[in-house]
Amino acid sequence: MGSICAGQGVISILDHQKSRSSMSHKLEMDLERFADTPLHRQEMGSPVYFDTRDAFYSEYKLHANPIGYGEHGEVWLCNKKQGNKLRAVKMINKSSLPSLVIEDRIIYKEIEKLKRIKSNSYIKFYKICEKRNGYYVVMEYIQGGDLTDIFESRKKFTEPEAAKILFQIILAVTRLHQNQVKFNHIKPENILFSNPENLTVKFNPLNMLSIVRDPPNDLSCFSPEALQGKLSEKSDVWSIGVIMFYLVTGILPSKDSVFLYEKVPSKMLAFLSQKGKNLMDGLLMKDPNGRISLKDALNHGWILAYNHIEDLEIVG
Ligand SMILES: Nc1ncnc2c1ncn2[C@@H]1O[C@H](COP(=O)(O)OP(=O)(O)OP(=O)(O)O)[C@@H](O)[C@H]1O
Repeated sequence: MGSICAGQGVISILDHQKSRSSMSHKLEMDLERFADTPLHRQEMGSPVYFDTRDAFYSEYKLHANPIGYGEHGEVWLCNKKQGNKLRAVKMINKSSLPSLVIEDRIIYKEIEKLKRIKSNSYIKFYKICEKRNGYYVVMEYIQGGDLTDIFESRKKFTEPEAAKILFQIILAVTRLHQNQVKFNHIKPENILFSNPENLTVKFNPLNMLSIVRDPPNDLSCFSPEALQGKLSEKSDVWSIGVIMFYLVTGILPSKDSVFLYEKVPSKMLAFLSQKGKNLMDGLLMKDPNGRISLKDALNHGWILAYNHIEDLEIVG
């Protein structure tokens, strides 16, 4: 097994890849490229590096049952043996991914790209282990559940609560866009509560970018133009609009088709303040060209009414 020392990490190259010489050459080129990136330095106290399945099991102990299920695999709890720290691990089935994603090792590149973004709004990644038919992505465990879990114990959020959550979401997605990353699959399951009491949320950005099926099986937050293959940053704005709708009404649109906001009876939103309705109309404008920008959404009166500029420190 070959290894390249890079920064503080040691990169292991899987045996099975040795047999595929062109792949192996490409892999080495990729690893050389990564050697100069922050991926192999300790950032925010969380080293990330590539490893094997065996390394995963020697370093972590899996709990008995999965805690979550997705289209691409299951999420399990595990303990890092050293220090007994609780972590979550997403076990991604390679068979659920397009073959190009695997051949081009896109998951490594995308996580590396995310690591460059300085923000506490995203779940930290600790390690990616690869086996013949899957990846183990070890990440920070977020205890408070996702947005759908929260709705098991409440009907909806008040406007101040919703504005606080939405503000964090808009800010986090703005940071992604500033780093040339489109979130692309914003959905309630990817919004996790790190502190449900003060409504602090974090994103699981694993579900974004090209590792996910396009279009996804779940269309509830998918924009009309994205469904036609015209994906842009404004598609994320639409998804944020659906999340706003969900927060204030407690109703999540069907997964089977894109949300027909124009068909929502006005009496369903009669309780919403004028400013709230105005922002929702802007986020859920069907024509992406007319849709509000994230910058204007951040500065919208409804958001500003319930958030303080100091909050930028908390969520950033
Ligand atoms: N880091 C984490 N900490 C705590 N819970 C998590 C974490 N990551 C995911 N979960 C839980 O596991 C569930 C499934 O997560 P997963 O990432 O598989 O969702 P998904 O978006 O449906 O995935 P997929 O892209 O495979 O369809 C989430 O809804 C969440 O409740």
